[in-house]
Amino acid sequence: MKLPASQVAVIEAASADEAQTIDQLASATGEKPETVTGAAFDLEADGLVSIEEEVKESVELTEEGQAYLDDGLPEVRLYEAALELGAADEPVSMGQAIGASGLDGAAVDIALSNYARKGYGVIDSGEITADPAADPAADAEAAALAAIETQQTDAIDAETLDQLDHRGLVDRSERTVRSVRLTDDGVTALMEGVEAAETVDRLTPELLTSGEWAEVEFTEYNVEADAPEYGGGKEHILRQTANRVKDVLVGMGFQEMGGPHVDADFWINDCLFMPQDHPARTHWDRFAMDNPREIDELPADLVERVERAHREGVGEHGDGYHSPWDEDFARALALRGHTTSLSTRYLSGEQVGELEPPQRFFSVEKVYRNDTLDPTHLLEFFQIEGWVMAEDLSVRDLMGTFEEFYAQFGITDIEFKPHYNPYTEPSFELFGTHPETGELIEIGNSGIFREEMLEPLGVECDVMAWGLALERLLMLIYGFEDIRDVHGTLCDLELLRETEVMY
Ligand SMILES: N[C@@H](Cc1ccccc1)C(=O)O
Repeated sequence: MKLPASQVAVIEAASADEAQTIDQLASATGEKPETVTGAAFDLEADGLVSIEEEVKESVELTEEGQAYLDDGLPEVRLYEAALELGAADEPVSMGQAIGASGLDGAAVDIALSNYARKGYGVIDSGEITADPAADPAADAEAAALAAIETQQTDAIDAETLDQLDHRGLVDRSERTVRSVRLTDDGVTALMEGVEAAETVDRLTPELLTSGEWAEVEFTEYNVEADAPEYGGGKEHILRQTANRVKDVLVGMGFQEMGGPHVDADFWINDCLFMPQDHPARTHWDRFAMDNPREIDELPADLVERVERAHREGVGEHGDGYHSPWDEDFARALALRGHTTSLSTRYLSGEQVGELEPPQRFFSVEKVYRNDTLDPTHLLEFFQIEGWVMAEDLSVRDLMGTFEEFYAQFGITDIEFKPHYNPYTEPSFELFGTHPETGELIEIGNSGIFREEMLEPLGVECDVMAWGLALERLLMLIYGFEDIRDVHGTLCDLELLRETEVMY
């Protein structure tokens, strides 16, 4: 029987008595594991070998797990230090015990949260005891770390392994181990004799130039063979979603706005009838620029109208803030905290000239806020800004626009909550239900721009507007629970590689 060379190598190395793993066959034949797998599948298709599959779990120490294996688990180090200080007889100060243990930073919290759980002693009002009966040498987690290093994982009980996993000390993964055994037909074929057929598994420039390609026999592709995984580059899920949002809005008749990431407070806040003493305008919330500190150019007549609206209000019964208004303050440059700065630039005529209703504009751009990092907040995020300028707009138009927009992403249960913005009346926050946790999460803010904002900008009809968070939309579409998994230095590459794009 004639077979391709790799199949001959595998059939000759395989045995009828004892199944051999792909790795064993690879070292016996000197072929690559993926070549052996391919050959084995082909032989199986011809009935010459049988393949058994077994899913094996492999466990490896993480960096933290390795560190604890080398230096001892933090709770054990704390126990030993406490014991040394006499905490077996009477409670000692926790500060002292921690100092003596040499633990610092996060390791202290880790020691404390595992100490009592594992029966090393009691921690109460700043004091610690050490149970003399506790035995660190019998610590199941410590023993398991050592066993994992030497790959003797069979003896570790499931609960201990789960605990180590929960503590982030081990990485567990599953892989399919295939074993190959000769069938009766395989044995017969071997006895009758197999020899290597000349087959070619890749087309080379030499084969092409010599013309030999026309004569040779090519090996068949085996699409079921295991192959190494290559994590090729792909467009980030957040960028994909941003582009989808742009397509949807363009489809709804909107035009895209663009403008500076660093802008004058005038465009970011003053034009929005945001009083200069508003808490969002303090240095706590904004990222101010040092160099340059101020914008050079502001349209003088607009500055005057905006200042007047702040001081005196607008219209017959209007009333201003009666708070200080200072042009220097309005000139200060900062990273924009919302893209509503683009809306003020466009509505004022500054960016593309005077606009006649009806108009629809949007942007999907980054904004920057000095928030505390948590699962739903980053220092920067993408805002889906938008506005519609027309005669006689109502809240129905606003809500209808959102329903239409979110429905394009399969989200049909958005909820509205009355809200307050200095620049809109009425105002609404938008909420959506997280598909995994069932929690209502805030997804945006919106409203109808007030007279005090529109009049100085020279807009005489109605404008409804909004700022929606792209990352929150992503959470609703894909069920992400922590935006730090999606972007930033802590992002989960595996998740990003494996998330299927939904349309
Ligand atoms: N600027 C608001 C969003 C918004 C824009 C326009 C009108 C109303 C609200 C925010 O960042 O939350």
